[in-house]
Amino acid sequence: MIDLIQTRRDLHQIPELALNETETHDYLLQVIAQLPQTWLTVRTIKVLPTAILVHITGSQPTQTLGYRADMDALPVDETTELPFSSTHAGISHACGHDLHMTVALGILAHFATHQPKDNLIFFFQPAEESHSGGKIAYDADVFTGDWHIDELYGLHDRPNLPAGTIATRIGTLFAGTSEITIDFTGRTGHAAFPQAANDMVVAASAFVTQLQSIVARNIAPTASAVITIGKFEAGTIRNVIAGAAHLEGTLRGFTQEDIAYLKQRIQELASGIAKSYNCDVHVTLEQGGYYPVVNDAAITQDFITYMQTAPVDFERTEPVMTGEDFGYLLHHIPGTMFWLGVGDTTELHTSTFNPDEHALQPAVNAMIGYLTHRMQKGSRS
Ligand SMILES: CC(=O)N[C@@H](CCC[C@H](N)C(=O)O)C(=O)O
Repeated sequence: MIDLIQTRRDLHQIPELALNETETHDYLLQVIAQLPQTWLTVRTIKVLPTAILVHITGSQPTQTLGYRADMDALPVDETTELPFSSTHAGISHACGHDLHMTVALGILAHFATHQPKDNLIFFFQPAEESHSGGKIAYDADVFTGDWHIDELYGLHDRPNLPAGTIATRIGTLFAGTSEITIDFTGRTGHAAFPQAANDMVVAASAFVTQLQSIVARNIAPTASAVITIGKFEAGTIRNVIAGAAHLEGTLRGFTQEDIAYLKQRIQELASGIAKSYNCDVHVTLEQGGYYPVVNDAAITQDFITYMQTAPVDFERTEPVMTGEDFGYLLHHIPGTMFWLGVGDTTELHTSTFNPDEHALQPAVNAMIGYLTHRMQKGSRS
């Protein structure tokens, strides 16, 4: 058994950005090394050096169940003032992946001491917030041969859902996303002589404002989409007109068709802005992006039925516009993603995000119970 709260706090103190999760990787390996190794095989992979895979060999295996936990943090400067706050300046676990890893370790620790009937694979996955670590691993054929997974599970923590409550739905849970970057090039000049310059603060601001009309006027009101520009950089000083602007954002929709249409309209608006403001506008659209998270109908129905009778609080939920590269994995491997309530705190991705640790033990217990039930039930039923 591991001390869930201490483990979560240790991980919370060492947040690292996507693909740089080296300290986290070493910490996880050290915790895993302290578990009984009888049925365990630990594997690292070249394509994703900070990832860790753990295989637990079942006693009478007829299938392999997978559990994934993401490892990366965000460039958000934590302001919780918790005694175990981030020790890495400007980076924090503002999305709660420290909890995700801790729950995975809790489940892993149980099955390392109680041999499961079927095989289990734990995937500690780097790069969920960007760079799609799940896709990198899947496309590199990591889940083949002995590492093939028949069904896959994973959670995301959710503020404003009571701590320890589990929530999910059949079908689409999270949106598909795509990152966008837009660079504007005009002409710098003196603040007093705008006629001799070409101000990219004005052009980029007009573009950001017009972007919102895409969601309002090009996507059906009965569907949903989001375009958010989270980063807007321009200029150097108050009295110099900015000759360039750089925007970074993300777009979201529930279907690949809506996402493709958002991309097309963004390109069209950018061409319009380039003409009206007589500047150069370069749009970079992420190819592929994150797939919507779509929960398998049969597996998720069984998950819901189990959770409704298990000693855990369960709620059905509606889809939301968060993204998750678990969507790519679920596109290839059937399974279920679910929310874990972490109580009354500020939203995900905020500097004051402070999830309730009372969520940890119920999540571990629920998943140990569910995976055991799934093994008794047999494959694909
Ligand atoms: C759960 C969560 O917050 N996930 C992130 C995933 C980011 C997806 C991608 N890099 C993008 O921003 O388009 C989210 O922001 O929803």
